[in-house]
Amino acid sequence: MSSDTEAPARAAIVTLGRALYDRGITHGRTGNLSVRLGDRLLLTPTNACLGRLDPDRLSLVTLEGELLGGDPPTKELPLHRACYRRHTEVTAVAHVHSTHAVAVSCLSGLDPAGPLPPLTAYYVMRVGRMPMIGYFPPGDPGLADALEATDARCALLANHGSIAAAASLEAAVDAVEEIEETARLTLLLSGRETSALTPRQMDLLRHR
Ligand SMILES: O=C(CO)COP(=O)(O)O
Ligand SMILES: [Zn+2]
Repeated sequence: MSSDTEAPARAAIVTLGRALYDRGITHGRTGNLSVRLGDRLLLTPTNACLGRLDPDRLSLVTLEGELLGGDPPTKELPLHRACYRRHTEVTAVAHVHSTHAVAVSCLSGLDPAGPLPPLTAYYVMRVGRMPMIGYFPPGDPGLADALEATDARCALLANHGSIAAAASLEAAVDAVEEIEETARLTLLLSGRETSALTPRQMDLLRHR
């Protein structure tokens, strides 16, 4: 893949990583981003702070995960690779530890098929269906296997965070932000009578 697409992808990872970090969507040295460039993946390095990424030190790997350049990749490389294997149309993946999404992911008794209610149109439009994946330690290959077994592009990871795969890095970042906002609304509304969108209202949003 030519540097025509690689340089903008490096810049987008740095800019969106900083935006996520500055707004508290992921903290410390948590979360990771990736972009697929043809037959290679560009990822954030392991133990990197998303707020302070160096474009020249991002990890470039083959689709099989072999390091071609930059620092060693995120330990969630298997999770990112699972997204690209499962969804061939996907070109970017965002994973974050946003506070309210993590809080919801720690609740017991959640519906594994849909741990968050479809409260708003933007949740339905940007996230759509989002199952819950059981707990695995960060970087555990079992997490990637469990994700690959679902056909959803987004997932809530128990006691951990969220992940979204999309057709662009902007869309993947939009999705993890919507997951965070809907988790926040869900917690704000807990204990109150709430109306989520109906199946018919959700159907009407399908092509927006
Ligand atoms: O979010 C993380 C693990 O789940 C952060 O790990 P990395 O620093 O290896 O990307
Ligand atoms: Zn994580």
